[in-house]
Amino acid sequence: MKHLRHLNKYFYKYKWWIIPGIIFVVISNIFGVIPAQVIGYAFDLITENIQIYMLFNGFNRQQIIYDIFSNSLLYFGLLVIALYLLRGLFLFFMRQTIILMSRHIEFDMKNDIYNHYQELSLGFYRRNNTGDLMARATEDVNRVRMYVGPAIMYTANTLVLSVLIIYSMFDVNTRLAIYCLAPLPLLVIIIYYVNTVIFKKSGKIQERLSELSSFVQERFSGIRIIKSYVREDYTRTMFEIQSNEYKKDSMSLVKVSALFYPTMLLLIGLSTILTIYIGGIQVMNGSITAGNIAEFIIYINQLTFPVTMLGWVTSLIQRAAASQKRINEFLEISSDIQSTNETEREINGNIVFKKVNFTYPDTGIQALKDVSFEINSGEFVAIIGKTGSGKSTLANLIMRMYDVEQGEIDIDGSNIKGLNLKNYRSQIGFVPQEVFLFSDTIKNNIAFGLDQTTDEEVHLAAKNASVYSNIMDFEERFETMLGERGITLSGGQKQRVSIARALIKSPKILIFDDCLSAVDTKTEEEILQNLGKIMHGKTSILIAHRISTIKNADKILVLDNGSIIEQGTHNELLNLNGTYTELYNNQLLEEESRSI
Ligand SMILES: Nc1ncnc2c1ncn2[C@@H]1O[C@H](COP(=O)(O)OP(=O)(O)OP(=O)(O)O)[C@@H](O)[C@H]1O
Repeated sequence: MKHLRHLNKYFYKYKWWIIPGIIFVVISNIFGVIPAQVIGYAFDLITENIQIYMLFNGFNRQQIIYDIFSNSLLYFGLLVIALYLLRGLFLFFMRQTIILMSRHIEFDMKNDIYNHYQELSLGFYRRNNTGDLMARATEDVNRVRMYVGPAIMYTANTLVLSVLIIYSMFDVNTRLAIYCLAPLPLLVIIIYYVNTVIFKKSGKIQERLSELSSFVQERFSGIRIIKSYVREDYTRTMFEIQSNEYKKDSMSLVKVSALFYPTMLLLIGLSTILTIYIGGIQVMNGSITAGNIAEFIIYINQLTFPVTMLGWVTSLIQRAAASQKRINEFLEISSDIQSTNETEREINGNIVFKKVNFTYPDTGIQALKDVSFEINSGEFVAIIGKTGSGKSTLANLIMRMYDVEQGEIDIDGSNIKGLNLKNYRSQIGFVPQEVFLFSDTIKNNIAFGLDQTTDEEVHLAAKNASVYSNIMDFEERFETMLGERGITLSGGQKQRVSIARALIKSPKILIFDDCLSAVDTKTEEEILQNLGKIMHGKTSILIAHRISTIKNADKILVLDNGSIIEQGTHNELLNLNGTYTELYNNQLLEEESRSI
């Protein structure tokens, strides 16, 4: 329950919704209890008037008595209708305040969680899977909403109604009230017990359902593999097994729920029988009237609903507490990367690594060892090395996706940790190794990094990334939708759209992480030429595997197993006759053998 304390700030924010809401609960219940008294009164009136009517049998006055009697009955009928209408009106106000407040809180919570997620570092996203992140921001928030809305509303309703009814019952007759209420504690215990069972079973069903949907989602994403390996039958059997588990759990829940209502009706029936029996005796004794019995029967029936709700509300609160605990776990995590400086400034693009060591915290893999180098502003620097040698890690550290473990990275002479991170990153253009495009138009994908762009800027970026003519070949050109709802670009086209997205920013530092691998050599040359023009005077870092791509670089860093083993220009490195030369010769040999 302590986890739900986190919600107090929202209750405070929406206090002018919840306070009137509770007042409406009280008023609506008052209008709900009064009709029972009116009906009881009307009942007594009927019995008395029938007797009087009989007394005047054969007299002219009998008709007058009949008229008075029927008019007063009509009056009571109208009064009951008016009272119920008023109750309805206040119930409407109650829902309009409390349930509406819960929707506002849900909205605020989703925004808070989303904003917090965005602040967290890449390390956090490595440790937690996307499904879990999504579940906490949607399903868990929804469960908490059920607490801040319906659970609170029904708890208030149950409390107020029970107090009013029990008070009214004792006010009429203590003995009858005790007999009438006697089966209720048993009812509460049974409902509580059954609800706990239902709660556990539905939790299990929920888990099964999410397993089933992850299974289906994954299999349909990988449908190409399933078809090419002809594993359709096997996959169907797997699906059937999981589906069957879900069915079994659902059926066991149905059994429990099926028992629930008959038991409840049995106990309510018992209360009614006791009321009529004990009440009948009391009427004969003359201590109560027949109208009181009618009043009591209405009270019992009115209590049924709130008592049933009691169990449901308890399980809602339990669920909400569990969900809020999960939400809090993530909200309490603060980003490993902190940026306290608010000053914005333009960078020149001078990058210095001083004895940088870096180990990925989640895997413990040491990706960089004692790395030192300097990139002057405006330089075109290439990084080459075997797979897993630490090239992408280096790019990640330049963007401060992670903080170094030992050593220091300086940008324009000051430690990267002291920079305003958002302002710094906004001046970097990054093209990742694994291209990611949003399910949106090509235009919006290219313009992604900027708040405002013109069509000319988008077209120019596409031209510089050598993807313009491809885009113009599509029927809807730059308005072409990508992703699940649109067309699928080829690997090379995707890479170039991703390059255009970085170029449109006119970044001060441009980082290409092996993003020319799916482009043919001619297009690659074209892109590099454009890059030379755009990035003139700005820093460019190019991670590549092909020496042909990088031989014109001002500086080449050769990485091996997390360390820089050679650095210099193409010619300087060839003169060293080391790893770079070996790589160069191998690639020359490969090209020659391909051309034969
Ligand atoms: N996010 C990560 N979390 C944990 N370990 C990682 C992560 N990214 C990379 N590694 C590990 O760090 C090492 C260096 O990886 P990195 O991606 O920097 O290599 P790379 O030179 O870019 O390789 P490639 O050329 O194949 O892209 C590898 O051993 C890799 O397994």
